[in-house]
Parts: sequence; structure tokens; C-alpha cells
Amino acid sequence: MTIKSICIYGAGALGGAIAVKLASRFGNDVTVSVVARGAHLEAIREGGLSLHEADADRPINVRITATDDPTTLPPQDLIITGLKGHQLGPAAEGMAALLKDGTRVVMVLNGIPWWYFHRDTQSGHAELQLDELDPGGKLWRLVGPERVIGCVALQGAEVVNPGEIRLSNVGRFVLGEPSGEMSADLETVAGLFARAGLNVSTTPRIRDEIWSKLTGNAAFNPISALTRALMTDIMADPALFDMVGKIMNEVRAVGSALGAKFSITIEERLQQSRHIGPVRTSMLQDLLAGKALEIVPLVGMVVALGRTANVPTPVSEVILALVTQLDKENQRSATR
Ligand SMILES: NC(=O)C1=CN([C@@H]2O[C@H](COP(=O)(O)OP(=O)(O)OC[C@H]3O[C@@H](n4cnc5c(N)ncnc54)[C@H](OP(=O)(O)O)[C@@H]3O)[C@@H](O)[C@H]2O)C=CC1
Ligand SMILES: CC(C)(CO)C(=O)C(=O)O
Repeated sequence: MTIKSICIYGAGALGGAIAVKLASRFGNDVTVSVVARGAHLEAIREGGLSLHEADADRPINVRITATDDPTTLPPQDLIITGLKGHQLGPAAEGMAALLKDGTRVVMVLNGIPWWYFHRDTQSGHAELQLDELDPGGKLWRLVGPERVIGCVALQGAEVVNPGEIRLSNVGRFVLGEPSGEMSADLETVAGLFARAGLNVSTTPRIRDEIWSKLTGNAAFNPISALTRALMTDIMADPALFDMVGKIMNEVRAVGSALGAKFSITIEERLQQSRHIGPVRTSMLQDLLAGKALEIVPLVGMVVALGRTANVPTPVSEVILALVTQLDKENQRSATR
């Protein structure tokens, strides 16, 4: 594939960070645009999009084409989504308007993605569609799992003000085809990320990366939302730390039953989490902003796929019930 046009659909914390890096590197030769909304969109239109990197003294600011109406943009060579899992379905028509023959769609996501079982050869559930993640199969039909390149982000980020994004660490991105092929498109997209100054690697086993990342998110994200604690505070509290370990074991058991391979132990995973620092998880950020929480891909799927694979997930079930109720109450008070 040749990439001459890129649209970042959902230019929030991570999508916005990627947009700034791509636009500041390729703005003259490649069209880079963003789909955003609300006060964030207004701020991007007025003052551009700014990125504070963890290791830089000054922010990068880019002026960039920004719209909330994707039909005003031409079809794209590459779409990169920075939407939360539950925001993808409602955006399916908008994304479809940007597709042409050969368009690839990089989906930056935490948790189990809607396309998970597409061309999966490990689980025994190839091509299973997950209605909880893709209600009515809209993404499957309108975007198509064959266009997707999976992306796991080991990068903390937050929209600190409209139009302004801050990264909490020097992170990295892992890209992989659902089929496991080390395709030419995969290498082209990874090369683009690398030339834009993003740390990136490619893998033939993207599902292993998904489960490895989910081991942390299934535990830390809902616990942080329920307690409003920073990652470091959760690690420092013996009872919460114990709960994190139990959830991590459940996630690992479900992932293993579906064919995932884990390269590190739970203890090593917990050690890695210690280095993330005093960050607010993306779920806590959403809670504090009165937004809907990304529960199904991060917690609901551990429970649901546990049932599919006959693996008990008792702690995740309790956390799921609690965080679901919290989400309802939070959104009720946000709309009052
Ligand atoms: N933030 C982090 O530290 C990390 C996040 N991740 C994962 O990456 C993914 C993206 O997360 P993150 O970057 O935090 O997400 P954000 O919530 O920061 O960004 C999503 C953006 O998309 C916007 N949006 C939603 N729907 C539409 C739409 N239909 N049209 C236009 N704009 C829309 C949102 O607007 P609005 O605010 O109005 O909803 C928001 O600005 C998630 O799966 C997350 O779990 C992974 C690693 C770390
Ligand atoms: C790793 C962590 C906790 C980084 O912020 C994350 O993935 C998230 O916030 O969703």
C-alpha cells in the first residue's frame, strides 16, 4: 500500500498523540486529518492540537484539518482509530464513509477487540462475532475485519485540556495482522509510525499482546474507577494489590484457554505495573469527566469469554457488577 492520506478517527489522548506525531513529520507530503468532537474539536480548530511528550521540554503544536463530519473528508489510505471500544459501533457509518479499495484501519484499543476471532486459529472459535462489542455486527459489515490491523498501546496519555494532550511515559505500540501474517501493509504502517518518531514493533501473535496488556487493564482500570485511586496507590494498598493479582490470574487463565501464550509471569507483570507511576487510568479519566466507561472490552469480555472457555472468573464477575452500576450512576449524575 502507498499512504498519501491518513485520518485519525477519535483524536483523543492516544489518537491525538499519534495525529500530532504524524502531522508534524509528514504534513507536507501526506494529508493528515482528524475526526473529533465537542470542545476538543473547537480548540483544535482554533489553536491546533498540542502534544506534551514525557521526555520533551516543549510541546509540539500542529495545525490540522479537523471535523466532526467524516463525510466532508475524501476516502483515505489509512484510518487510525483512537476511539474507546464502546464508541466504535456508533462511528461505523462514519468510518465506512472514509473507505476505498485497500484502505487499512489500525485500531488502537485496550481489551478484547470486536474483530478478535477473525482469522484466529488458536481458540477453536474462528470468525465468532461478539455482539456485546459490535452490536448488530455493524463494524463487521461496514468496516470489515479484513481491513483491520490490531494495535496494542503501552503508552499512558490524557487530554489535559481541550486541544492539549499529555503523555505520561515514553511508551510503545505493537501492531499485528489478525491473520498473523507479517504482511507488506503491516510493515508499511509500522515504518510510518517509526518515521514519525513513535516506538513501534510488529508481531505475528497480536492476540498474545492483547491478553498480556489486558492482564493489567482488567484489574487496574475498574479498581481505579471504583476507588478513584492512582496506579501507585492501588499497588501500595495490600488488599487492592491482592485483588489485582487475583484478577490477573483469571485473565491469564481465560487467555490461555483460548490459545494465548504469556511470555512473563504474574509477578513480573506486577513489577512492570510498578513502573507505570502515579497515573490515572483511562477508565478513571472517563469517570471523572462523566463519560461512559469502557467496561465490556476490559472486564465484561473476561467474564463472557471465561464462560465460553469454561474458566471461572469469580473476582472479575464481582468487579463487573460493581463497575457497571458505578457507570450507570455516573452517567445519570452527569446528565442531571
Ligand atoms: N489513555 C490511555 O492512557 C490509554 C488508552 N488506551 C486505550 O486506547 C483507546 C483510546 O483511548 P483514549 O485515547 O484514552 O481515548 P479518549 O477518550 O481520550 O479519546 C477518544 C476520543 O474520541 C472522541 N470520539 C468518540 N466518538 C466520536 C465520534 N463519533 N466522532 C468524533 N469523535 C469521537 C471522544 O470524544 P468525547 O470525549 O466527546 O467522548 C474522545 O475525544 C481505548 O481503548 C483505551 O482503553 C490504551 C493505553 C493507554
Ligand atoms: C496502562 C494504562 C493504565 C496506562 O495509562 C492504560 O492502559 C490505561 O490507562 O488504560
